[in-house]
Amino acid sequence: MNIPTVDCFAPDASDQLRKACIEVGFFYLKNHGISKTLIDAVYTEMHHFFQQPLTEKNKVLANENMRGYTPMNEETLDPAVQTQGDTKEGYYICREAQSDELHLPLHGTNVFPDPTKYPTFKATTTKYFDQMNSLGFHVAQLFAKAAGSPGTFDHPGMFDRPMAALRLLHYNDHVSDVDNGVFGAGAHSDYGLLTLLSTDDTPGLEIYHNESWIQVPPRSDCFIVNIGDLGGRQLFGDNTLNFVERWTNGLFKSTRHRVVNRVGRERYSIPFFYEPNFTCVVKCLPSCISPESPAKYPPITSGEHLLSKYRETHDSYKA
Ligand SMILES: O=C(O)CCC(=O)C(=O)O
Ligand SMILES: [Fe+2]
Repeated sequence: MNIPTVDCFAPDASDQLRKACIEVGFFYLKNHGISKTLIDAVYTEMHHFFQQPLTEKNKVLANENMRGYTPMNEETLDPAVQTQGDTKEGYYICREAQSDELHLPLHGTNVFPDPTKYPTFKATTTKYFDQMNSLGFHVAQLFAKAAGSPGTFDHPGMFDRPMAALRLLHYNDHVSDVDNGVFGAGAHSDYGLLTLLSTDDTPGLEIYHNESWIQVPPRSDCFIVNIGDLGGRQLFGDNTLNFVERWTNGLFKSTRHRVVNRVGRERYSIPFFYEPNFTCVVKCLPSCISPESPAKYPPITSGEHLLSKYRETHDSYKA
């Protein structure tokens, strides 16, 4: 099975995206316009930061707004199956909240490592975040068009204050043990609308497609994009608790995926999670409802949904 490729700014990009999201729920995004120089600079910052001793990294531990450092094994993406936390550590950088948003959960200011030790960390990651935020909106617009509702996401209250999170991830060299519940990242579907992922050249990502796990080879010229629960339909056997289908009434797939370390090498990756405003009510797009296919799920606010997911999977997130 080949993972489809979507050409980001091609005239028929939304048709390509529609096909990919109906059939696979994952695609490579090419010609996305983010320079390799900038992406490489983010990896350089990550290498530098994660190499530091734990005492240094713990100085910027993730706060209640999920910004900052999350230690090795802190997250367990598939609690029902895993016998230990994911063999990865991370660093969250999110959109800076405006003053009238500070009362909302998950809204706050970012934390950055000591600028005397990491002089370019903030500028580099912020620049990358800003460019990914614009790209995220473009892909969200393609998504709306692909679902038959062009322009819907342009309305005020939808994506003008997006829940957007950049996550720097470092997997250690611990070889996974699938049969005994040890994973780089346990199987999960993403929580929000879409994820734009950059990875280094170490393989590890696998997606659940047609009842088997398929490897997604790294491609340095592309982001790997997938649709989350808010955008699609979660497809995995009996895991009905997590079955959330919202905007497309089940048309698009929210595909389960995991990271399995089969090569015993460290791995770095950078997912960018792009979700609607915290207060945005996510309900089925009119174009995805018909008398024969009425809306299957009640509306939910984007924020409520995200909070419930963080509580399930992060030791440090109990708010
Ligand atoms: O590191 C990867 O390749 C995937 C990470 C992932 O799925 C996630 O953070 O949601
Ligand atoms: Fe994921």
